[in-house]
Amino acid sequence: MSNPDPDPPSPRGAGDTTLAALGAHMAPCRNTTPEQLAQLIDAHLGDLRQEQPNWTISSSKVAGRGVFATRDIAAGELIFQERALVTGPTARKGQLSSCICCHETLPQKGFLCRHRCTLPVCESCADSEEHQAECEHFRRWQPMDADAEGEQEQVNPLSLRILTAVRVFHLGKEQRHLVDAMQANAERAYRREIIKAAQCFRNFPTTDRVFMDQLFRIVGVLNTNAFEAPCRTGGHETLLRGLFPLTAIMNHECTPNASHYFENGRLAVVRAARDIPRGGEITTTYTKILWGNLTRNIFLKMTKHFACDCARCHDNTENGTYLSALFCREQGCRGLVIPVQTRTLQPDWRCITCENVFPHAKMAKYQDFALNTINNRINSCSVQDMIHFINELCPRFCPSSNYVLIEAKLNVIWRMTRFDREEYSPEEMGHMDRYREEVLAILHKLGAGECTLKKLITGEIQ
Ligand SMILES: C[S@@+](CC[C@H](N)C(=O)[O-])C[C@H]1O[C@@H](n2cnc3c(N)ncnc32)[C@H](O)[C@@H]1O
Repeated sequence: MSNPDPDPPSPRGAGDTTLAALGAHMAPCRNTTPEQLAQLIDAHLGDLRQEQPNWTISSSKVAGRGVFATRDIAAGELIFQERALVTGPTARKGQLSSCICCHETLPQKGFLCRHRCTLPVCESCADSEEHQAECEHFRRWQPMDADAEGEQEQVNPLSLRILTAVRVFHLGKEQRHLVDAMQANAERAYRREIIKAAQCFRNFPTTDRVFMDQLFRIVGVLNTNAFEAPCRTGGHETLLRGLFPLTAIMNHECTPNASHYFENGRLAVVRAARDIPRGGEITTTYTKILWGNLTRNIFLKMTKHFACDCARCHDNTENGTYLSALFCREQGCRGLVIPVQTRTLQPDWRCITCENVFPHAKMAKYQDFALNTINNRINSCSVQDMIHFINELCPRFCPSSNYVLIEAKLNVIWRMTRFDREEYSPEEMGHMDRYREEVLAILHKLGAGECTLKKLITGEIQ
């Protein structure tokens, strides 16, 4: 393999960490069997490996490989815990102001690495071993923004996004094999992501085919498998992009039988949400559990490239929750309108009261209106104003069962219990309790069991 770095500075860490040498670790094991994958996962789990795991990895009828129960598992039981194989910044708007190593909030000025790699890193992490190898790679690629100073200094989300992939190049041999054994959806958008990142550097090794192929695959693995894991540091919360291979092997179900959550962005905890019989596939959800059928399916199609075929996706009432329902547009009728066909992204909609049918384009406009109106309020209103808006104004244009309104109620619960620690009146507390009961009733109807959302809103997990 050709060396993308003709004159690399000698690495400060252990061993040869040039990308060429690191690339040699990338074993061609893309058709890994479930057994080989299980062995790699076993090594990755380290001290978190259980003596007699209640799970195993096998071929799945749903898709590729999946995780299965080796014995009956009771609701609430721990299935496994795993540490992240690699983490990095999500590089999303609103997530750019924390250190890429310790995740502490950075100062307003002078937050880019003093070694001029252009990554946002705090004073103490700039010289850490953790940051060293990536710092050298970024500098070798010669970031365009390296000379910016003072007011000009800003985080570049495009180059920041590629950092997690760069960190994969620095993993050990077995860990690299594990990454290579994971599914990578080949999406054109991922190539665009790499091209945009490459344009942030003067010397990105774009002519090195082997390196570029590996990078494309790693970016595919990350986009197919990585989670956004919340991490709390010094009173603020950052979302990390984390690769948790075993958690990622679980296939998706819209109301899954397992729940996962993260502890400080680095540890995934997976528990049974419902009883799982021996031999049953253990599933998780890739979407928000309270999104309506259509929203979940658009999201899955766009981000994970598949159409879900689970029982919930075949039921246009969604177990009687009517999460997608909108108001009927027929004069004098205030009935609920729901999609007629399931598993299509452009269904007709029918009123369950007057039975009038509406084209998708028309109903999609009303859904977008509700979404935008409610989201604008969420982003700009106090908790008190939000409660007034939900109780008095929303019922005029949005059925109380619609997922957007449910999300607004969740937002109020969130802010009142986690973020805005001010005093609330008994009346406001009463509204929040009512919203919480409503959400719990929907989760119950969906058969969500001991899901993460239930645990979060009842304070069982923080
Ligand atoms: C994180 S991977 C899951 C593990 C994967 N089955 C494997 O063998 O590595 C996510 C990919 O699995 C597939 N997948 C997961 N759940 C699915 C489902 N319910 N229906 C169809 N495909 C699914 C899709 O291709 C999706 O992009």
